[in-house]
Amino acid sequence: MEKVKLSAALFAGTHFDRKRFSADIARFRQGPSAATHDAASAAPSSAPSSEKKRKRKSKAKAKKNKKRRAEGDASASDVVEGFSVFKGLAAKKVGEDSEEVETAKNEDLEVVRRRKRAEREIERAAILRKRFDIHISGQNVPAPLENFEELVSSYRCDSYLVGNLSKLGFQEPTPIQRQAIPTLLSGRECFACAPTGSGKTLAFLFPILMKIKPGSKDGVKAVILCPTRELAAQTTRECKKLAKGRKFYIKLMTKDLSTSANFKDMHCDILVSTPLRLDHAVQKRDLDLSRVEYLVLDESDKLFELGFVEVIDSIVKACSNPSIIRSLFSATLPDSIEALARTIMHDAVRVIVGRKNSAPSLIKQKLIFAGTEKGKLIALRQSFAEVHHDPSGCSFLLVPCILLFS
Ligand SMILES: Nc1ncnc2c1ncn2[C@@H]1O[C@H](COP(=O)(O)OP(=O)(O)OP(=O)(O)O)[C@@H](O)[C@H]1O
Repeated sequence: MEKVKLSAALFAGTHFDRKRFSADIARFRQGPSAATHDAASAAPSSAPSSEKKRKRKSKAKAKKNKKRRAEGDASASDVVEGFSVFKGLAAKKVGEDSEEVETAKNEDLEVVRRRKRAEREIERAAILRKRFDIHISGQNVPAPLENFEELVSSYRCDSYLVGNLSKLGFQEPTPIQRQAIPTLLSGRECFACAPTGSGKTLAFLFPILMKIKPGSKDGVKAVILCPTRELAAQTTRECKKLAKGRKFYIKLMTKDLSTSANFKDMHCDILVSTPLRLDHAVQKRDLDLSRVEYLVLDESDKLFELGFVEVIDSIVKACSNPSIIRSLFSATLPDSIEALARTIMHDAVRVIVGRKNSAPSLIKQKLIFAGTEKGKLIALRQSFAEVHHDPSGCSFLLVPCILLFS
């Protein structure tokens, strides 16, 4: 009994075939002596029983073989079944292959379609540039705008901004706006050169108003540098008009502000300034420009001509945000200035409307001999009257330019 328990403990977790070993179990139940005794006493009469046992064994063996054969058959059918499964797999694979071919074909078609779309886009951009006399240089320059509505559909511009444009009477973008706005909106730095009065101010203000958040209290987000106080004041006015409807903090750097403002507590999103005033505020009043996202040098030719190179350099350094977008807007772009600017700009796009450094082609020029001093005034009046009666004279681009000689 003890042994049975022990073996039970030893084989715990394994299956012990009690049926098969029932005779042995019975013998062990009677104790070892009984077992030997049994064996000894049973010896003479064991012959017939062993014969029986042998027969039983061979019968069991035959049964086992039959079972194994049956199992063999079953596994054979498994194989067949497996084969058919395999065949199914093969069929499926053929299906998948054709599906793959189909997908590859579709992908090829998609690639072709995309390539064609890109080609059409390039062609459309080239036609627009030709039509508006826009010349560009740089890699992957965004396509020019066809109209202001595109700013909403393609650049997710807030509709209030486009609404303000139409309230200001701006129906169509000017050539510089067509190319410079998408360039800046795509995060590219740019040199923009277009004639006087061609709408450059809007070209740099619009992307700034679109991209920065109004009313942020964590520092200046855009800096616009102008060569003169008058131009700075005019740009501030334009900016406020365009931003109407949103609470942007737009500040003009006046003398007072630059010398006595507490810039740490001042809320300012867009700061318009002349170089000296801004540099003074940075150096002497701790104006922090490290969060500036847009830096515009307006009328950059004049900025550099007026000898502000070092001051501008110091301001550029103060605008230390690594993801800053810098741009230069100017009526002329002398090579020396472009070379200087290229040292601080990354992957900049150059946009030129008309011929570089030339007078605007849309401005009519006339040479009139007025005779006397009085005659100058008469000729000037006549000229304005002509513009007034000219059907295209309402365009802001058509400005009479007269050289009067007496
Ligand atoms: N898309 C437009 N449609 C009609 N008028 C416009 C448009 N964009 C700007 N203007 C107007 O054209 C005038 C000249 O624009 P702006 O002063 O921006 O020109 P500019 O190129 O900056 O000139 P400058 O070189 O003298 O600074 C402004 O009165 C402005 O309001």
